[in-house]
Amino acid sequence: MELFSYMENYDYEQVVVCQDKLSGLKAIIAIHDTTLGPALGGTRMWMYETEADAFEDALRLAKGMTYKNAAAGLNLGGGKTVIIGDPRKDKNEEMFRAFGRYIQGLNGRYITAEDVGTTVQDMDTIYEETDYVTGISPAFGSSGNPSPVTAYGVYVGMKAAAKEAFGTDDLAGKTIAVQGVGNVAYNLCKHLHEEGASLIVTDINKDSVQRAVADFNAKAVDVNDIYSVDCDIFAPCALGAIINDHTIPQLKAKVIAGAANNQLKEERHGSLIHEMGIVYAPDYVINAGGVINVADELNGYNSERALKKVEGIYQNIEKVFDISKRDQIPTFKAADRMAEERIERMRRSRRQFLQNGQHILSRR
Ligand SMILES: NC(=O)c1ccc[n+]([C@@H]2O[C@H](COP(=O)([O-])OP(=O)(O)OC[C@H]3O[C@@H](n4cnc5c(N)ncnc54)[C@H](O)[C@@H]3O)[C@@H](O)[C@H]2O)c1
Ligand SMILES: CC(C)C[C@H](N)C(=O)O
Repeated sequence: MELFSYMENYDYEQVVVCQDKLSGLKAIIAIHDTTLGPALGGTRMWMYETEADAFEDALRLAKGMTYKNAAAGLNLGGGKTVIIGDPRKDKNEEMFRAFGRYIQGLNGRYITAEDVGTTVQDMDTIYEETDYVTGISPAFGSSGNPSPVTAYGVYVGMKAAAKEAFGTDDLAGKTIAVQGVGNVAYNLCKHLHEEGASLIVTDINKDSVQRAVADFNAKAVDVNDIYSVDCDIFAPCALGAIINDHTIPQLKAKVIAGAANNQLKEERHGSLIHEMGIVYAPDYVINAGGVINVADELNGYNSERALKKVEGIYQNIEKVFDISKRDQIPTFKAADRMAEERIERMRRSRRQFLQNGQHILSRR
């Protein structure tokens, strides 16, 4: 990867590469855009095959956070970290403390939280070194694990997408295929089961599948079969790039609405599903519940206030569908337009000089 040309193409502000031999930390902090405020985005720990894969993931996810935070109406920019390693084997306390010191060194330009492979406990360890971390234990006055709130937001957004496709947002009797039943999707399945939906699930982790089968009477299928099952709604809740040339011809769902980040492998796949008449709830709009929840910590966390904001995902998804129809564009483009327009409006509204921090004449 030609790092500088990639950064220039997609207008990235900063990439910080962190190495700590003692703990084995190898982390990439990508800060995409801080027009709206400090970059807030989670830390992913994953076994990347190559360093280039890790850079690409960090950069793509950071840009996604810029759009997610902007579309959610948050006064936050976008960033993300990836730590290279196996979250089951390679974690240690020193690693997350070293990482916390790197975050502290950015002096508030980047604030972290959980993502795939990291936990509330990891955030608590980071908190030993820096205040610029959210999603730490509620005992510290924090919001804790964001996953159940992300799940609630996906549930609410899925209802808005169902209304668009089926004329009703009632999910009772609908068949929903869920890919990956981890932290977010388990909680999503709970809401869907309680509303009376039938669930088809898959996961590479057999225990997770068994739990969904036992708790929600879900039907289990092989990981490769989830795309082609007969269902009304497909909910991708594992990793990204799963809407692609190989999977699209298999889909029977009328709606795609799930938690995973970066669901479209390429933009053209978003256009393709739009042409096929599939209602796609753009990933970063529907899965913003977690970041809305952790962002509320910046005002002194209030769970009621945060959940109310998360419920706004229903209207936000409706807004995306309205822009899509108004401008005759696929929904993923409509979401980008909504986010970009807000960033641009805010950039312009900051033209006037405002004294921040040290007075300009203070050195006299
Ligand atoms: N946790 C959050 O609050 C949050 C917020 C926004 C977006 N997301 C996104 O939602 C997705 C899920 O997040 P999570 O926190 O639940 O992660 P998780 O690791 O708890 O769950 C992911 C699940 O997917 C499974 N999986 C991985 N590859 C698979 C495959 N090929 N087929 C089937 N299953 C597979 C894993 O075994 C795991 O159970 C991720 O893309 C994450 O970035 C999470
Ligand atoms: C800030 C976090 C809760 C980030 C979350 N992992 C997301 O992708 O939105």
